[in-house]
Amino acid sequence: MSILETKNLSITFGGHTAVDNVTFSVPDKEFKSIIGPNGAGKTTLFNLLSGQLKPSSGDVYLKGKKITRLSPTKRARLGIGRSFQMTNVFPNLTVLENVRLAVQSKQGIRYVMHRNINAFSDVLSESHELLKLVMLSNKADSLAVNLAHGEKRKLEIAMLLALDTEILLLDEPTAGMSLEEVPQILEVIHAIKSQGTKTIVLIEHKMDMIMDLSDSIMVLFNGRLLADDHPKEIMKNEQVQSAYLGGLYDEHTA
Ligand SMILES: Nc1ncnc2c1ncn2[C@@H]1O[C@H](COP(=O)(O)OP(=O)(O)OP(=O)(O)O)[C@@H](O)[C@H]1O
Repeated sequence: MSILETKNLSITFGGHTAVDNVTFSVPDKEFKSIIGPNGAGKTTLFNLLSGQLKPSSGDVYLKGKKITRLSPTKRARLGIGRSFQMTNVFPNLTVLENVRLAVQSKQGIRYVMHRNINAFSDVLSESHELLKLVMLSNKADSLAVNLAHGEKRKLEIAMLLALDTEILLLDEPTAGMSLEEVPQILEVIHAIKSQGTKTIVLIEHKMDMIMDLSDSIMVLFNGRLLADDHPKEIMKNEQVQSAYLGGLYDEHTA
């Protein structure tokens, strides 16, 4: 069964079609990656899935139900979680406090009627578990503002996981990281995948990085869906090769 789907999804900004008639579906619990050169429309497509943008035409479906016009908050409640950017993180609170707020916000949404005296310690232990999962326990008491770049991305992932949504949209989780930081984040993503409880859609520039992780890879080019297939097929795809190897791929951001 597909959990997330789009049909003929398009958005135009002042004459430029950033996402052009994209139809795809993500089966439940699948790991799908989206690749494509700069400006291909990857982030715009994410914004359409999460509700930050509304399409010019076409629709988005969650478990077969049309959600095209729903707000990001409503979509999060229904199960679509988008990776936090540092703009959503309180810089002068500690790492642990930030994660705790995210855990509490989920509980506020879902369990407001079931408060009990153990709620606080539950929240705290869940927050510690999440920090352990993203390998950030040693920074629990650091202010978020003082984290290194890679550590900030781990905090964002912990906060996304705290919301416990069925679908995780991860926008270039390794962007701007040092070579030493990338394997750690990959390990975190592997760990989340191997729990087998989430559907994951991930945007990535570095094709080699996501070959092993992905059940399928979608290639966007000039807003259009160029291919959507198993990683091995994508590697063999001539159109993809020429898009990537024909000088159109912006190496310096890879
Ligand atoms: N709000 C906006 N207003 C006008 N143009 C926009 C807007 N958002 C995106 N675009 C344009 O849409 C196109 C797709 O941008 P988008 O950021 O989705 O690409 P991307 O594949 O995520 O690129 P990158 O890998 O560089 O992040 C670009 O040409 C961009 O300039």
